[in-house]
Amino acid sequence: MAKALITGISGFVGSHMAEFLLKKNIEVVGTIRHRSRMNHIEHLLQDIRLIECELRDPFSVESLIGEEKPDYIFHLAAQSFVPTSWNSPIDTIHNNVAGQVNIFEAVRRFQLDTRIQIACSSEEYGQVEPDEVPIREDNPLRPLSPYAISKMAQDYLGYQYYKSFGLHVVRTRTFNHTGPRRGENFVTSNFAKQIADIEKGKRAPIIYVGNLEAKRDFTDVRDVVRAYWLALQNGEPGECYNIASGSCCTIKEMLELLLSYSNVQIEIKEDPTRLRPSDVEILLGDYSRFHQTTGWTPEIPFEKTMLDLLNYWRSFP
Ligand SMILES: Nc1nc2c(ncn2[C@@H]2O[C@H](COP(=O)(O)OP(=O)(O)O[C@H]3O[C@H](CO)[C@@H](O)[C@H](O)[C@@H]3O)[C@@H](O)[C@H]2O)c(=O)[nH]1
Repeated sequence: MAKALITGISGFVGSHMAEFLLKKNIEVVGTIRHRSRMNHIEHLLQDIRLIECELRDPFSVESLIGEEKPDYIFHLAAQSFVPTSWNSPIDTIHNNVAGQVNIFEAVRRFQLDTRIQIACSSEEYGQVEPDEVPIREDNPLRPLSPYAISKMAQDYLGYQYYKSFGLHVVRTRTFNHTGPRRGENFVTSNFAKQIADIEKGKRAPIIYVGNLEAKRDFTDVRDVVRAYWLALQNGEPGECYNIASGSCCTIKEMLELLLSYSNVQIEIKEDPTRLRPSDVEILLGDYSRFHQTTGWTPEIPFEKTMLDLLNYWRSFP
């Protein structure tokens, strides 16, 4: 039985990745930190093994990798919320970069042929010119946040460890993704939760928003974890791949879709604290390289993803 290690297994993508791998009969081991919340993986606890590991600590990571010797690593643990990276840039950079270097160093030290997927991001493209969409992998990277810088560093470290040491690293540059269990800070979940709370009478019928003009390319998380699996089956080591839907909408259009699922009358109000020092205007991905290599295409329509997300928040008391 093949063994997969998922870093950040208790997170949004990690929990969906675990579900996907279990269905494929893969043994699943995951890292958590002592203060990780377990609500996303409670239903899986019989079937997975959890190991407490601080990824920033090279010694913990070395003993984890040395003991487990996984066939696959899905490296999903990260500080993934863009605004947090402005409040505390060094924490984001340290967390995201050091954690990954420690994994690479441990795999190298034990001379494992582990296949490693690393979660890079479309945020790396940053400032995109109108004639550059849909964005291909060879587009210049013009990062607009410390988070984007941390992901560029992860991305290029993946390239470098492949070139220098032959590590089997596949770099997935994932565009926005959402679905049930998405953290409530992120825009899709934040709006869906506000609407669900209004429906329950828990708050006044006003939805607070930030920049509604930004355009984003959303893929369902369940399509994304299937892409990560295929990346390690058929992806070229050292290569980077866009994971995207190939279409985008404004945040306003996404909000209108959510509101169309609700019967309550809701006022929209801008909350200035939700605006960012610089916001990426448009992310629209060309995923043809990944499609040609793996045959992957997204399957779940955006309308279903957003309805599932709203129903997820409606399911809480
Ligand atoms: N979070 C949030 N964003 C808002 C809001 N109102 C408008 N927005 C806008 O909605 C867009 C999406 O914001 P997020 O959901 O926070 O995601 P992101 O910054 O695009 O980053 C996500 O996608 C990246 C891939 O492109 C991921 O790498 C990253 O981890 C994250 O999932 C941004 O343009 C943001 O300004 C709000 O109330 N809250």
